[in-house]
Amino acid sequence: MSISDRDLLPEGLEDRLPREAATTTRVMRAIHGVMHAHGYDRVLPPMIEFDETLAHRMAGIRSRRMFRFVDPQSLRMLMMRGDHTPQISRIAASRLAGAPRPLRLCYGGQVLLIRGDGLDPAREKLQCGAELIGVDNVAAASEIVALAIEAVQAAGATGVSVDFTLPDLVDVLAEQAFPLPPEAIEGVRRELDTKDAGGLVDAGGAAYVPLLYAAGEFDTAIERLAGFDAGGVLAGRIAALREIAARLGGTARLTLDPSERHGFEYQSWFGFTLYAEGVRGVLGRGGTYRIGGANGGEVATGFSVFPDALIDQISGAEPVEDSVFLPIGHDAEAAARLRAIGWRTVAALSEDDSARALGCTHVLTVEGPEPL
Ligand SMILES: N[C@@H](Cc1c[nH]c[nH+]1)C(=O)O
Repeated sequence: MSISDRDLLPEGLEDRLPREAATTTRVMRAIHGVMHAHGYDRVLPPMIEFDETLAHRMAGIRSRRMFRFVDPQSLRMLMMRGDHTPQISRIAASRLAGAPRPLRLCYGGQVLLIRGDGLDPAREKLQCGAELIGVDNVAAASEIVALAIEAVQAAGATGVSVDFTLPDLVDVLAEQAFPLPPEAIEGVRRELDTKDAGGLVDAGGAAYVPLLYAAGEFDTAIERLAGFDAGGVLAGRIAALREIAARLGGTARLTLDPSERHGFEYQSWFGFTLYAEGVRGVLGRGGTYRIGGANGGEVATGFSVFPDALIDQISGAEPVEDSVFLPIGHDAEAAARLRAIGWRTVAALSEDDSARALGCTHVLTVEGPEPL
């Protein structure tokens, strides 16, 4: 192997070589197959858009994480996409504003961030997912979580678990049940994120400490959350989470961490994170949100899967496909017939080409493909 300095890639960016690329193709096809089967239509937004079009689409988007530069042609600020969801929202709010609701759209492609996330140094990621536009109720949330589980299982994930959260929990509680001065809200959120009971008390959020213990296995955690919700402000959300969990009917292990906000930039009452056995980090994430717009916007529910870590996990077992070596002077029609029934062929370009060296498993003879 000879890689010189001139061949290096910037930190956090990498190539996918044939075996992993083959797994990638298979995984994306499986995920898109599931979304397509459930009535989601694929859209293909561009890699780059005007900065202001994306950055303000939903409240909470952290545009500083995204690559931005001035377009030498229009002299306007452009942004590379770091997430498809704001782009799908733009499409739904503009070109597909007149399409019937609920609108089901899906997508798949690369996203790019300036810096990796926590322990994950990757700056470019595959992201695919689905958005259900015009609804953010229990029925929508149940459909989206079930779809996300089915999609990652079709892609090869096993031991899937779903962690539910209530992304706007602190805002809701701070409003009346456990009032916080506006300047304390950020500190309470931060201490809940770090799950530090002492810090939470110091930040003025003593009333919020029980939330740290309402996390874990869904059935017990939701009981604890219900016990905590003395004033009843969370009753609707708790009932909704119970109903979503019941509708999933054992397709995945369920947990609850009501104050988890990591990665939830714009989600509203409902959020979830997907994990799978043996897959490093977060496999997917989703929830309900509000698309901003001139006339108050529109609600939506969706999910995104980041299949790279799953691909890393399963590509080692990617089967080597059979392929038939076609010697110089072979019967071209016979080769075409083989391809038509699913064979893969590799044609010799000179007498020097070797079937074995080119990784072929068969060679075409007058009798048909013969194993090597
Ligand atoms: N796009 C979000 C997940 C999501 C999709 N729809 C709603 N939420 C993310 O990547 O974190």
